[in-house]
Amino acid sequence: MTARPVIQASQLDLTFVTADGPVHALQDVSLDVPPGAFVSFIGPSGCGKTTLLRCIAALETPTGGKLSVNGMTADEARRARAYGYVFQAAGLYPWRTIGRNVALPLEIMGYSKRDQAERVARVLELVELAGFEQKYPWQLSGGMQQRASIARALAFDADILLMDEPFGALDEIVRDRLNEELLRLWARTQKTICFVTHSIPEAVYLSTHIVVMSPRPGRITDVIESPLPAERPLDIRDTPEFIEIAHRVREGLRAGYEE
Ligand SMILES: Nc1ncnc2c1ncn2[C@@H]1O[C@H](COP(=O)(O)OP(=O)(O)OP(=O)(O)O)[C@@H](O)[C@H]1O
Repeated sequence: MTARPVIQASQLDLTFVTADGPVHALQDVSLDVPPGAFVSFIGPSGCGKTTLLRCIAALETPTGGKLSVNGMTADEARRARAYGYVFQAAGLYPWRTIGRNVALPLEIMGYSKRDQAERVARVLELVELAGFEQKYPWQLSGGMQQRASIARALAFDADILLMDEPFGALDEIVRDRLNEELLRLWARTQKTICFVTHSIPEAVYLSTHIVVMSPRPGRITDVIESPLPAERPLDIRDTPEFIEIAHRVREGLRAGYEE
């Protein structure tokens, strides 16, 4: 028996109403995300990746179709704190220490000081930032700031992590290291991760499932289940299996353009 999908989208459609007329951002998007999957969304700029993630997070409301998150509506899931969200920019408050930034959602949710301290210590350890609790964001590198923002999304221990191009602004070496760390974190926590990226190697390296999207209106052109093993050293990127999946992603992206 296959486990019940954590996220289930069926024929989602979303049209934004703007002053310049309607913008058809998503069309007929159907997808099942199984528990514990690492799903990447890849596609050209403006194809609706962020919009789809924002629908899952109940930050946008689809104009058609059905969406369930943890068996609830997206809105119920948001209120039940079913997910943590990591944005493109780290978005840390400069006047708060790293520890206080990570504690912020816990503070808002009314956790006791003791619970806050325990959780902050645990998630900072998970993202390899133990010892940086008292530092301010400006004292950390860009990669470390992004790790702190991942820690903040992990603070209340949601089963789902939604990540919108979290490493897009980082240089390649730092990005490689964070990719490795994210895989380790995913293996340790067994969370379900939805990850938006522009990078084919990043999508192939990280994912159990790669969702290829077409230009506007955003549709799913291919869902590739990765045959790569869970244990992935960075040099797996040089193997024929990896190159073959990357090739299929590229073909899917190209097909989307040519339709
Ligand atoms: N609030 C909004 N109002 C009107 N149009 C919007 C809104 N949000 C997004 N769009 C439009 O919807 C389309 C999809 O945008 P979205 O940000 O989801 O794309 P994306 O694939 O994430 O792009 P990128 O890779 O550049 O971040 C774009 O044409 C965008 O201009």
